[in-house]
Amino acid sequence: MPNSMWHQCLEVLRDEFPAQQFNTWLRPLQSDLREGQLMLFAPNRFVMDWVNEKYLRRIEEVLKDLNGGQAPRVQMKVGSAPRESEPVVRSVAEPKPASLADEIGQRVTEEEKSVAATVAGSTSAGVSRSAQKINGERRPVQVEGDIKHQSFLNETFTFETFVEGKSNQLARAASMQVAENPGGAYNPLFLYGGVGLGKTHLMHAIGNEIVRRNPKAKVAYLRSERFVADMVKALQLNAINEFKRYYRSVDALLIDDIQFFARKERSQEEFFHTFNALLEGGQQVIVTCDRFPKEIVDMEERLKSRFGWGLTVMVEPPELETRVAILMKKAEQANVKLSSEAAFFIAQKIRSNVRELEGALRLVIANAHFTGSEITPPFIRESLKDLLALHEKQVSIDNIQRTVAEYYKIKVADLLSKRRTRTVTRPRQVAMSLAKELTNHSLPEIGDAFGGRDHTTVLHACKKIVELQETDPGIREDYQNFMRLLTT
Ligand SMILES: Nc1ncnc2c1ncn2[C@@H]1O[C@H](COP(=O)(O)OP(=O)(O)OP(=O)(O)O)[C@@H](O)[C@H]1O
Repeated sequence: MPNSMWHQCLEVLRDEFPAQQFNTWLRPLQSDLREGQLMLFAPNRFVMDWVNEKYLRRIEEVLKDLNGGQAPRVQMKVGSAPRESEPVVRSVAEPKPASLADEIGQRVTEEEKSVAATVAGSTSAGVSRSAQKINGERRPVQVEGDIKHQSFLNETFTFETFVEGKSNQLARAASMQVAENPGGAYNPLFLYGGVGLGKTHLMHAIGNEIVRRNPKAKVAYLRSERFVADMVKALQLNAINEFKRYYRSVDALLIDDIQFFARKERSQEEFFHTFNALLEGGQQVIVTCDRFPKEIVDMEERLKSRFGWGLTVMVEPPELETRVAILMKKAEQANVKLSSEAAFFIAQKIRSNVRELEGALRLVIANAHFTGSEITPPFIRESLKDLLALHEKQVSIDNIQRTVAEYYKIKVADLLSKRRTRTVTRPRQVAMSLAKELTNHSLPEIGDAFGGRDHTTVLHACKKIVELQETDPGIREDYQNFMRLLTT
């Protein structure tokens, strides 16, 4: 049985199980084939027990099919597969000594220097976004020497203020477990999903809960840009050891939006060592990202594979009922009476993400406050008229599918089917890519709209079409035609 059998098996399972289940339980498994026995390695006992109970039978069936009807022996273990080809991971030792000039000059990329300059300054858009995010935050964790570790927890982001729904149930449960038992079974905890869906909220909720249970706990929260900026500054000030000491001394390290580490090689290396040190010390690491670890581009493989050692959970866009519940909760927090009819009306109109939902509610409340009006559906329509006009102008996935099918003379049903012939796959990829570019839908939503495909398939389609537009004039022309047809 060739070793790639496990990958083929994963491909089959990917189509059978919902993306969240697949990514949480099956994708992190590593395989090792020895003497006809397939050993599956799970990142922790929890995942191993769960897979054993829920998926092992199906895994064995699929492997049997793929192996010409012969059932291989499958065993499970906690750990990671031995990798002959991969260099032995350096332990938590400090990175090899280098002169300061060497460290700054050679290993810190231009990108890192520019992040450092931007975060240190205060005028860029990036900074205003972080400034917005830390609005209302308190509880600085520690200020040490020349390097100010600006680690704040937002007190309002707690489990109590987080509304649970189908879309975030697993992420919330895992976060709760981590808060109750930091450094335990789910280490690291990797939360991922689209913008404004509550990843940061959950991360702070964990931090706040850890501190509530143990007021002496040292919890450091920071956006990844801050880590980059601190590191560059530490190198410039010849204080890298202090930097290392600080980040390795915390009980829980919370790094938000890790995707910004892309191309920041020195930061990745530094984080890798910090990460290992914390994991070995039984300290908790929590990371958020806008995508699944393996899909982060320009990130070292060894770091991506570490992210999968604990538990990786997706936060999905909330469905209608959860959006309504979130609005009711936010209104209650603002001491505003919001009827369920009004909440329902807003939730039906604003579907993209929770941040936008909150923004819409804020606008409605402000208008009601200034005009002294009651919040009714007609009042909401008037208050949100510009925002709604923008949403209505947006192209729908349906529309894209119809236009693409008509253009290529195929059926919409073909686009949604499992057929993989060239005449269907290329138009399907074009349509997915257009849906990503022209609508506000998340990758999982687009995947769902194309016959329940995984979000990674959508991502692959988008990348492929970008690539083809460079190399294939036919596709470039088609794409331009679609943009014209759909947007004018
Ligand atoms: N389930 C929820 N219940 C209550 N509030 C929520 C929920 N989900 C998101 N929010 C609110 O939505 C806003 C945006 O959430 P948050 O900043 O956590 O998103 P994010 O996923 O980290 O986005 P980004 O990737 O852009 O950083 C916050 O004000 C947060 O409180």
